[in-house]
Amino acid sequence: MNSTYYLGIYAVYVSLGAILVRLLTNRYKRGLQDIPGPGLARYSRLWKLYSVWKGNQHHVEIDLHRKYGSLVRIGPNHISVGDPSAIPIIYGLNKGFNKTSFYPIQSLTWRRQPQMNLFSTRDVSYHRVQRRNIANAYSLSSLLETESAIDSCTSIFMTQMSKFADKKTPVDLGNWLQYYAFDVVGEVTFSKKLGFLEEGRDVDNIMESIHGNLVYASLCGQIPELHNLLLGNPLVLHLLPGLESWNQVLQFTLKAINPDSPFKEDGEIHEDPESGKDMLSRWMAVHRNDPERFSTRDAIVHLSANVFAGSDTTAIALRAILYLLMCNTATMTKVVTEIDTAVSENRVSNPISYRESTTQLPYLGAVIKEALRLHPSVGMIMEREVPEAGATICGKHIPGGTTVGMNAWVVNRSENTFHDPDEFLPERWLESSPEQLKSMEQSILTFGAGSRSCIGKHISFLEMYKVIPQLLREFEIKLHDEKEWKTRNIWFVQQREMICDFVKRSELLEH
Ligand code: HEM
Repeated sequence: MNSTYYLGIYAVYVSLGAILVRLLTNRYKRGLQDIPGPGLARYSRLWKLYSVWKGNQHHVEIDLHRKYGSLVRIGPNHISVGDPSAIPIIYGLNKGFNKTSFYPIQSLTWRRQPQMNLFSTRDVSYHRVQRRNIANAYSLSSLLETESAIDSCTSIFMTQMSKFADKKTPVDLGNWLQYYAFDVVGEVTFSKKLGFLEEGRDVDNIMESIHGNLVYASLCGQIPELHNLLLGNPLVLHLLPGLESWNQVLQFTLKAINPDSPFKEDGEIHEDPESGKDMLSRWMAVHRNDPERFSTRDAIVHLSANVFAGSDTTAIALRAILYLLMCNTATMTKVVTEIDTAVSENRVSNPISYRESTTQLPYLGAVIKEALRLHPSVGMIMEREVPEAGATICGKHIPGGTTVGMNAWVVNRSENTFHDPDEFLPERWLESSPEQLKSMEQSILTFGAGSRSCIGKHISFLEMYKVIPQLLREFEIKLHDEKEWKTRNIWFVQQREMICDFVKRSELLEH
């Protein structure tokens, strides 16, 4: 036996020893050791990585909280919090709980540098300034100025669905709802239809690219340090440029801004878009006012965030509303009757306006709220880092540096707040007492909470309140062969195979 052999054996023992020490340090981490959870999760992040990989993390976390209570240890340094009363502690303004390194990996690169957007940045002051710069464009009053453009998307959508009804062929409604969401984002962002509804397809395969981004984010986000070895590594991207799917979002955005070459050498946009109501025009106006405070790079980054964050999330919500209605025929009948009555009493126009829908169709409003409660688009904990001094959450002191977070799927189904939490009961939003209602409203995490809550939610509400009544007014929609959809949690809980049969209601009335 030579000395190399003994050295090898020694190295193996030392490595095994180091791993063992690491596992035990994880297991008995001070302040977290007595928080219950799955046994393996205390030792290594691999438990969570595997659990996320299975694509069902939202239901896993619901079950864990029902078994263990408000606090569940889902990783050596990760605590999932299930009690809605903790929302203001973790997500409240100026509480010092910053986003974790799960987020920055969801950034595009420009000129080989990662570019943080509103969603991905961990820099609190950059976030504050940028949010202030762009928030006005997302306000309901600004968005309502684009309502006729949204109507034009709805009109193409109805025409396309009529074709399926005429041919009596089943349609993958889930895909079409995403085409709709994409074209609406195109209208409010760039005053452009992106061609999804006209062509009935995934333009430039951008939906597929975003899907790839989400799979990457959900898995790599469990061990974010790996990002520097994977898509965060310029060498990997140089060798395998096809992997750079975040940049397909950037390319898609640049093409939407200007199909030719949008940029000059210095990064300025060639021609200022005509002053309009879309976000591109509004933000270029902000840039002109103060180029130092808001660069064209900033504008591009935020426009790209719309492309990334705006279509999938809304499509998931639209699918949830329609699917839950199709599975609950009594509720469907009630909502269709409400729409028909409003139409026959001339209380709504054609196409229906947002104001009419939100004021004249209260039952529809309850249906939307309930669907968003039961099937929130985001399906993992929204991670935050506990500030250095630590914090008391659900009566327990959690040390600084711990990753905590809440999953909307868990919180929205809290048994203390919602009776029959797994049931689709829109009536709860109409029949509860004012106190119950207030408590329910405060326990919904579908759009996040606090300073990092969803800035784009009014875009989605405009779509929901306009396209759903329009569809139900014109068509009877049923699940083809009563087949269930398939869902997969890849950070967003996407649904697939929502195949439906469409019949024109005007034809049903004739028979
Ligand atoms: C039903 C539709 C939507 C849902 C359920 C949704 C959900 C969310 C949630 C939960 C967050 C917070 C994430 C976190 O804290 O980790 C968020 C943030 C964000 N959302 Fe949405 N979203 C929707 C639609 C949109 C749309 C249409 C846009 C833009 C076109 C958008 C843009 C953003 C941005 C930019 C942020 C980051 C805000 C910040 O950190 O200041 N979202 N969204």
